[in-house]
Amino acid sequence: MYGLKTEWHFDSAHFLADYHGKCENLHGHRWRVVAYLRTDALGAAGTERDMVMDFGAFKRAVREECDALDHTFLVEEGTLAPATVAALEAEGFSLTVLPFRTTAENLARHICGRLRDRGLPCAQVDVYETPLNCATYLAD
Ligand SMILES: Nc1nc2c(c(=O)[nH]1)N=C([C@H](O)[C@H](O)COP(=O)(O)OP(=O)(O)OP(=O)(O)O)CN2
Ligand SMILES: [Zn+2]
Repeated sequence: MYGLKTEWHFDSAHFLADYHGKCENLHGHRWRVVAYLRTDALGAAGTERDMVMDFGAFKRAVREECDALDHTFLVEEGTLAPATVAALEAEGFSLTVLPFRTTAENLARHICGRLRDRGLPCAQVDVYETPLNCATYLAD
């Protein structure tokens, strides 16, 4: 088994609906994202011969997925009134409405799924909400 690992980050705002404590309030994080690929077989020919995949292509894919979330307000669908969403958008704020609670666990699963949708053999994504607190998603 071979593996590759790369990381990037994004800075975004969020709040946790139904959370009883400070995280129910709007706040921000620099989410650090570490993505892992796993494969039994290395590339057979061409640029990626004897590679899991080209580091450059891997790095770009992870950065693109992080950049899609960067400097946006991550909102769990249905947790803000439509009028609030409309007002924020009318002010020019960038919102990313997601069909899940914006926990580090769910963000890790979301990013792993996005990488797999691109055809990358993503096996694991770690999302750090703070330098010391990390959630991990392990693909089946
Ligand atoms: N398992 C999880 N627990 C929590 C998550 C999460 O995604 N997964 N998220 C939060 C909140 O987003 C919160 O912002 C983080 O809380 P906390 O760790 O308390 O934040 P700080 O590190 O800033 O706390 P200090 O101890 O005040 O520095 C909560 N839990
Ligand atoms: Zn938070």
